[in-house]
Amino acid sequence: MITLTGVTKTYRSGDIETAALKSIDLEIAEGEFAVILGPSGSGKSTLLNVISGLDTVTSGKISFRGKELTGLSESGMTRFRRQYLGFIFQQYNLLQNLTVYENIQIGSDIGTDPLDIDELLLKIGLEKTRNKYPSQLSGGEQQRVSVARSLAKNPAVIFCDEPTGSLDEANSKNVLKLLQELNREYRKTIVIITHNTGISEMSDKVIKMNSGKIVDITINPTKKDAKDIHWG
Ligand SMILES: Nc1ncnc2c1ncn2[C@@H]1O[C@H](COP(=O)(O)OP(=O)(O)OP(=O)(O)O)[C@@H](O)[C@H]1O
Repeated sequence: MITLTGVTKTYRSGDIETAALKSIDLEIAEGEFAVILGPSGSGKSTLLNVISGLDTVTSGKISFRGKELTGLSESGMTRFRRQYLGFIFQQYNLLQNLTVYENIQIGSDIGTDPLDIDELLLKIGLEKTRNKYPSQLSGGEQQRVSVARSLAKNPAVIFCDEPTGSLDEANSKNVLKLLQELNREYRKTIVIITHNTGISEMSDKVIKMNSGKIVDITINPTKKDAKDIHWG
């Protein structure tokens, strides 16, 4: 579904060059649950940024469902992102003066084939909070709302950058369970960037990065349910 061939990214500021990605080859399959692990500075966020067109590559090619993305104009890339990609970050980024329902509605408004918001509220188990404001919810609940918001426009792929970074184990597992259900029931492709090795146990593919390179890719023969993963 997503194919990277010889992708490099070098940041330049003045005389200083940082090779953040060094000739990356990678395939993410349709419907796959993939996790990208690696120490701080290994290039995980840069990889996510170039795949999603938030940043450009220095060289190499990225294609999505056979169509080359590298080379698209900025507006072409924005259209691609809007149509196919959802994002979840460590910060929930909810709008504080909008209700839960309205926050999710922002996501569905930008989609061409959005999902039903009431159905999504049921799915995330927060139907009773539809008229509450983010400050009236726990961190875990807010993150589930941000998952629903990113899903509302019905994207093919959901990218998550440390989605459980601000949460305790119980709340993290609730968010991960939700992502697992979206993967299983809606066939969404999920790519999670994390430091948390426990998340590998529920993934199809575990991609390890170090110093701008992919150093290991493991395919899991069996996957655990989110609630059963080891929490270090
Ligand atoms: N905008 C930028 N300008 C210059 N260098 C950058 C920029 N963004 C990232 N880098 C450098 O590129 C390398 C990879 O950074 P990146 O943020 O992708 O790592 P990461 O694995 O996501 O780290 P973390 O887990 O801490 O978020 C690092 O050496 C970083 O300092």
